Amino acid sequence: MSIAVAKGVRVVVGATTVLDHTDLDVARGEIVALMGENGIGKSTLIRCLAGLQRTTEGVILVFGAPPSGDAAFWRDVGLVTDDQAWYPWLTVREHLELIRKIHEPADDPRMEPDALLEAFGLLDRADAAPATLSTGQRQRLSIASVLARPSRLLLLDEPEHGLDADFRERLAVMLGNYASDGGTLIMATHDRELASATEARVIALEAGTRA
Ligand SMILES: Nc1ncnc2c1ncn2[C@@H]1O[C@H](COP(=O)(O)OP(=O)(O)OP(=O)(O)O)[C@@H](O)[C@H]1O
Repeated sequence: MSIAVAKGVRVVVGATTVLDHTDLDVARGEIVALMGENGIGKSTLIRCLAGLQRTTEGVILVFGAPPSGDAAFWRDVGLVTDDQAWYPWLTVREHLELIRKIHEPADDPRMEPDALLEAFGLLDRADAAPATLSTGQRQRLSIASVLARPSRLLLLDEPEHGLDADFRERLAVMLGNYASDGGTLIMATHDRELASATEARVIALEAGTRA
């Protein structure tokens, strides 16, 4: 079954045609890397799949229906972009505990806050406020936060943003595990090594993409 489909998608923003005749069909358990030059429309396609960007023409289907944007949709979908919002009064650990609390019992011990802090190299920043983290540490927390709850589809916009080479290798393993556990992952990325380490199906976006 297709988890995410784009058919004949055209997005016009102002005077710019951002996407044109873009097609995509992603099956359950796939990892897809959307690649291509700056401004080609990778983030826009991710936003379309998340229901955050309206298409001018064409159809987007996620789990067989247009992305609804309601809570039930977001229960199944994890989105990571570079504009994550954090509660200023909660620490790094408390963010993960809050997510865990809502979704307990944990389906998987890897979702527990301590396991995530360890896996994401954030143990020594566990009591810090997210705003005081470095760019890469905040990116780690963003990704840890989507992996702290069950989901069926991850939409990641440049997950490598700010991450050092060692951690990108660890991330590739975690994303691979997500997919081998039955999750589906679509990421916009410039990182060829991440795409190759996750054995992603690479879709090179260009004007009029069919994949
Ligand atoms: N809100 C907006 N208003 C005007 N133009 C926009 C808007 N959002 C995106 N665009 C334009 O759409 C095009 C595609 O942008 P997008 O961010 O999707 O590209 P990208 O492939 O993700 O680029 P990058 O690799 O730089 O992240 C760009 O030309 C951008 O200027």
